[in-house]
Amino acid sequence: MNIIIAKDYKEMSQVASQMIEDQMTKRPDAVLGLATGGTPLGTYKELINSYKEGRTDYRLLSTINLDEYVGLDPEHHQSYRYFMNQNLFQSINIDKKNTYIPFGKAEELEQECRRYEEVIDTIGPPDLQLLGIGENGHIGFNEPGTSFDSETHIVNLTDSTREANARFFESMEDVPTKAITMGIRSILKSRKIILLASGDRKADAIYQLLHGETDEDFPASSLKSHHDLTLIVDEDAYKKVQRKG
Ligand SMILES: O=P(O)(O)OC[C@H]1O[C@](O)(CO)[C@@H](O)[C@@H]1O
Repeated sequence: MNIIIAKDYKEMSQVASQMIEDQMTKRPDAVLGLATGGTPLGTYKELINSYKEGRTDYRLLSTINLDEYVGLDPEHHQSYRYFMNQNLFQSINIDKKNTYIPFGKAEELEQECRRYEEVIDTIGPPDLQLLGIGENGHIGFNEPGTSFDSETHIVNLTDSTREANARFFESMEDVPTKAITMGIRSILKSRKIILLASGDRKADAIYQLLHGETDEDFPASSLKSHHDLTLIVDEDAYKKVQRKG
């Protein structure tokens, strides 16, 4: 595992975006695994800037996102499809048909999960997968207790995850109770994984990732078995590790 400690959120975002640019330089038709949430937003801003400055070209790129809420259609402002369009895709020259996100309004959800796993196996696996981490160690929407053998599946969101995401919705009742997510095994198929963490809120999770057991109760610990994992954390997210050694 490589660990990069960035001064702050901005530097974390710049380092991550540079690694993505390096990947695209090596392989312009790369497949990127992308994440939503607040953490990668700065990285997406850096990627948009590099596109505007002519340093990146996304025409041949494909992207595969980790997850989507069940029941929200792609135009819903809190859907992850909408999030990705607003925060990245509409500002770069990517071909939208090469951007993959689970369809949260699918009538047959189990079938949608199987279709998505096939996408991962045929379009992907990602050359580089970007991940955030939940305060309870979730990755994608894989909550504590998820099997490390899981592939794309439907999850019941925990109250803590719904509460953490309620800030994006008008009220807690509007936060969906289910999501479709790539499983742990699906995520581990990626050739390279970058996990981002910023801020005090993530300090306990980063400490547990580095010093805790590998255990299904802490989904991010599954990443420790991956052969090419880089953590990019800012000083606030890393401070418990530094304090306790
Ligand atoms: O980046 P944030 O907003 O702290 O979220 C952390 C994680 O939680 C999720 O938003 C899901 O709740 C993930 O997509 C993300 O990686």
